[in-house]
Amino acid sequence: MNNIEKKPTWIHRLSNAAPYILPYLPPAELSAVALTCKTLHLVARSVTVARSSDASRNSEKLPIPFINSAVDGHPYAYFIYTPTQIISFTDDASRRPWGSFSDGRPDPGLVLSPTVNSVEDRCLCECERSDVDLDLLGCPCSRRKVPGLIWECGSGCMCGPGCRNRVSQSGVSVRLKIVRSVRKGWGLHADQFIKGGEFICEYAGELLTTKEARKRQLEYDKLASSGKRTSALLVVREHLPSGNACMRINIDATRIGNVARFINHSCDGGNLSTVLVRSSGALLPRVCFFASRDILKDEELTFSYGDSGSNTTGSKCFCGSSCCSGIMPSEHT
Ligand SMILES: C[S@@+](CC[C@H](N)C(=O)[O-])C[C@H]1O[C@@H](n2cnc3c(N)ncnc32)[C@H](O)[C@@H]1O
Repeated sequence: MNNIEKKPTWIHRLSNAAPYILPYLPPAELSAVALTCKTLHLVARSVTVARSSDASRNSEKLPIPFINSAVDGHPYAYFIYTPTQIISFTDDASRRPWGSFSDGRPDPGLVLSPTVNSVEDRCLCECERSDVDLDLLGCPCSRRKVPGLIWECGSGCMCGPGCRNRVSQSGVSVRLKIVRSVRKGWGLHADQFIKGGEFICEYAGELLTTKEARKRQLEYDKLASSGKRTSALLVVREHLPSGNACMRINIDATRIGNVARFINHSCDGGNLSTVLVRSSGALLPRVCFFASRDILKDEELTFSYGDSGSNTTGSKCFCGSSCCSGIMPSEHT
């Protein structure tokens, strides 16, 4: 073999580097690159297959595929997956890989680290025992009954991850799929029968300051009015025990989020209930979805985005419920 044959050609170098570079590209750039040569076409196709076969990119226990791209040829929706809420990124998140073997998860240092309670505060329950009712075990966390709020054990407790009072901390455990429809775009659907009361998923995304949330909402409204992009900015208010104070939580799942960003609105309240979950040792509550009734396989999962009375954007609602107001609610950020 002579020297020239031993040296890798530019084609070899390109095919070696492409699997590492192409997952960083957003869809439009990926398709442009795919048109340049056969090698890049093959790599781009495998990135697209990875993206569309599991929106969570192995972050959840079960894959969550995109279905029915036949509606408009979009095989997936592009965003960075985070299984739990994170502090907002300041760098350009659109340049993080998506659909590669490198998982592209946020820097763990940015995930909210729970504060650890003092030893006296720690829950000493035996919640890991499956033979006894949680209330009988005397779990102080599960007995903390606050309307509209669930209290789970957490890092401030002595019990371990097998504890039964950590229902919303195990990630998505039911089979779900993301289905494209003509009028509402992507929507989250059940891919199995789900019993009423079962935990579905957290609403995960970037935790924003109110100032940043207002700024982004203006941007999103502008994009939505030109039909360019849908957004997933959720504002939740927690009434504090004092009764005269309210804490506001802004979660933006538009660019970085989890499957909850695909849940569409229904004027009749849908089949999901939104619950704030606090866990012992964690600084902030998390917003979680539970099935508000039994849900059949293939049914779409929906909840109410709020009251549409004060909407000024005028976007049409296609929830199809008998009490549909015809107009989508708009959050006043
Ligand atoms: C959180 S996203 C839900 C996922 C979205 N359908 C998508 O394709 O990414 C919210 C957006 O979905 C659309 N949407 C949600 N519910 C809808 C409904 N009932 N009727 C029409 N559009 C809806 C609106 O464009 C809204 O801004």
